[in-house]
Amino acid sequence: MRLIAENLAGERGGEPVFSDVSFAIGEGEGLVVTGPNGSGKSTLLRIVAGLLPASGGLIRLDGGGEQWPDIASACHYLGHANAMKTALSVDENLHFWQDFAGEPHLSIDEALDMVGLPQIGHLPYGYLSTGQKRRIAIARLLVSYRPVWLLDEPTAGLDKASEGQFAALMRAHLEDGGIILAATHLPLGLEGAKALKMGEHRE
Ligand SMILES: Nc1ncnc2c1ncn2[C@@H]1O[C@H](COP(=O)(O)OP(=O)(O)OP(=O)(O)O)[C@@H](O)[C@H]1O
Repeated sequence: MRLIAENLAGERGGEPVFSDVSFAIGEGEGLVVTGPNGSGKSTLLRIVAGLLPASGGLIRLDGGGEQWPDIASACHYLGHANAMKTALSVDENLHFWQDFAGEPHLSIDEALDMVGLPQIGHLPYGYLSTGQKRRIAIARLLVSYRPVWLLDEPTAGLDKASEGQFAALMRAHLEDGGIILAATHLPLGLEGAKALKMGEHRE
């Protein structure tokens, strides 16, 4: 399976943000996207996830077969927002996402263990700290199996220990044959990942 971009271009509000972005990411590979504020990292990830149309070029998943016919069905998208309901418990939120995404992988309890937050499943999500909320959003990646992880500043708000824990989860996903496309301002601990530098801030 390969995630392939060919001369991809993106725009926001009718203004071009980036153009001529090409890459190919195979199983077990990561691509780390860096660049200044406004250079289009989030726009790129949203286009790859299918949340925004590309203004030029192509993005596709090759070799996903019947199980993963397109990027939308094959990906987990972790954006800046955590996509959780504050009034629902942590368990309820993760059950919702597991039902929604299908392909159950880890149990809710196992996923909470993996992000270092056992025994908080009963709490309303809204009670959690910023870093704990991010860790629950990361647990969402584990409760359903999706081979492609699209991660937008995944470690924002995490402490050092949680950063290390998440780096280990990403490495395990790659060792499992997964694909990771991540935008970041912080080192992610993905040694050996390919790099893509987005351009300068648009005027
Ligand atoms: N909804 C929108 N309408 C118009 N312009 C937008 C919209 N969203 C983003 N932009 C513009 O698109 C450009 C790219 O934004 P984007 O969020 O992709 O950058 P980024 O590289 O992810 O930045 P950061 O490092 O700050 O997260 C910016 O100039 C931004 O102002």
